[in-house]
Amino acid sequence: MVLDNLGSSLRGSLDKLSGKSRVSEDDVEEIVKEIQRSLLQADVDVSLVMDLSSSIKERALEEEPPGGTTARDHVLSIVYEELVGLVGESTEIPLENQTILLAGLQGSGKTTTSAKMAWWFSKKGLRPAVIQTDTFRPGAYDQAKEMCSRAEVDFYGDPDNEDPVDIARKGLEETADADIHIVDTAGRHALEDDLIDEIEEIESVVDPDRNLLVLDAAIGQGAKDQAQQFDESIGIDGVVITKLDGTAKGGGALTAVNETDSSIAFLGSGETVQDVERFEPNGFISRLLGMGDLKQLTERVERAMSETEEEEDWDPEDMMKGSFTLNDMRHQMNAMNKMGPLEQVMDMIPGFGGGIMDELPDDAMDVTKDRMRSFEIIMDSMTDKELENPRSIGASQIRRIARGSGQDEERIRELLQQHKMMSQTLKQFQGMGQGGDMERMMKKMQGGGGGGGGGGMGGMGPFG
Ligand SMILES: Nc1nc2c(ncn2[C@@H]2O[C@H](COP(=O)(O)OP(=O)(O)OP(=O)(O)O)[C@@H](O)[C@H]2O)c(=O)[nH]1
Repeated sequence: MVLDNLGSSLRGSLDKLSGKSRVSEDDVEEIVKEIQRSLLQADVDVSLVMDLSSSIKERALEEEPPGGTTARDHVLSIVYEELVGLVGESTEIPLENQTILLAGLQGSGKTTTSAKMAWWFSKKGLRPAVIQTDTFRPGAYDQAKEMCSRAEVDFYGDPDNEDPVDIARKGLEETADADIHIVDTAGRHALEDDLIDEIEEIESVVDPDRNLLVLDAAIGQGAKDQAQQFDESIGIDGVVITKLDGTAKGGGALTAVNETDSSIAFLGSGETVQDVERFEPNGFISRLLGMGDLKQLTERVERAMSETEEEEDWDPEDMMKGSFTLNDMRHQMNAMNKMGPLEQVMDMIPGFGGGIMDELPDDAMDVTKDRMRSFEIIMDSMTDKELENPRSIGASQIRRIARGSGQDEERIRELLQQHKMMSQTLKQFQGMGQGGDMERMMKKMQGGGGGGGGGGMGGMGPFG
């Protein structure tokens, strides 16, 4: 994740302000140094860093903290606002008919991004189609086709046609039924005239509503030249930053945004079609600073829940009304698995973001995943009656289940204990009205506070 270290190092210096009602110049100096160090390490352009530091310094010393605000929260909110300003607004992408052209160098992640974006649009209820015009890289056609089939979206490409412009033209005709057309183009190792010529020709045939530049997060300041040249040739409306899972950088992309006077549209953070999210400046910076991102989390939870409902014929509303069975717990675990890698999900939970994750031992997530896997194996060895009524499980049943599942008896008791905790937590939510109101549930988990909450989640998920 970009600026991964920023959250934890900043929290360290902000914590020193605890209990103070005013900040001194030295305090601000220290905080600004931390921010500068993190931003420069993440390849953010020096002049951007300097501008940001001076406004933080000025505001922290000159602005009066609103009544009742501690010095720590005051400075934190200034840093937050300034960082949100630094990353800028999200590129406007209306949910309506449109054509999007992807540009970028070889390996930046265009093909992967085209399928990811198509998947994202399809989850918004639109019908996207990917048109693959990359005739330069031999594997591009198969890769795009396979990813689109995994994303369950329309695809057009022609491995026997060597003319990308002709493919683009035919692709638009063949996929005329789609609402969204995403046109993937070829890359080159470096910016070359023939790449620019090709993309200009495609752009004139396709007449896109938006041109997005796809950039590898690790690119650094090389992004500047690329962004300039693509902008001069076709005009860049937004940037997609990919491979955020593999680097602590990403600052180069901010330079590109600055250079083209554009904004960030999407973020890619993995190799599967679901590893994509719309860029939301507030949520992004909240997550960075370890304050969670409720909006993304709510979206993911709702999507995973509705997929689980559909596939498993399960209605979470029943769970909110009646008793919480082991079957419900299993459905909930399946829904959690659908939410994506646990690390990413945890990052979005207020109080679990950045810093706390850094402090967990490296294998903490593996332990949690192993635990969830063993819970599933254990549940497979239970009878329907036991799954519906866990209270009927006594010592002799535990012995039988342990033998059947090849798991320790202790693990089974752990599972029952976890179920009991989740069931108690749920009872609290049942008093809050109808189920499905995720936002309210999340707020409750947040504990109503700004950043530190997080306490309630321990009971809700099989985190241990
Ligand atoms: N870890 C990770 N890998 C990614 C991400 N996006 C793309 N990749 C990988 O990066 C490599 C290059 O991605 P492609 O989508 O093929 O890149 P491209 O820009 O289409 O490349 P050309 O067609 O050659 O121009 C592939 O191995 C992808 O799996 C991401 O967000 N995270």
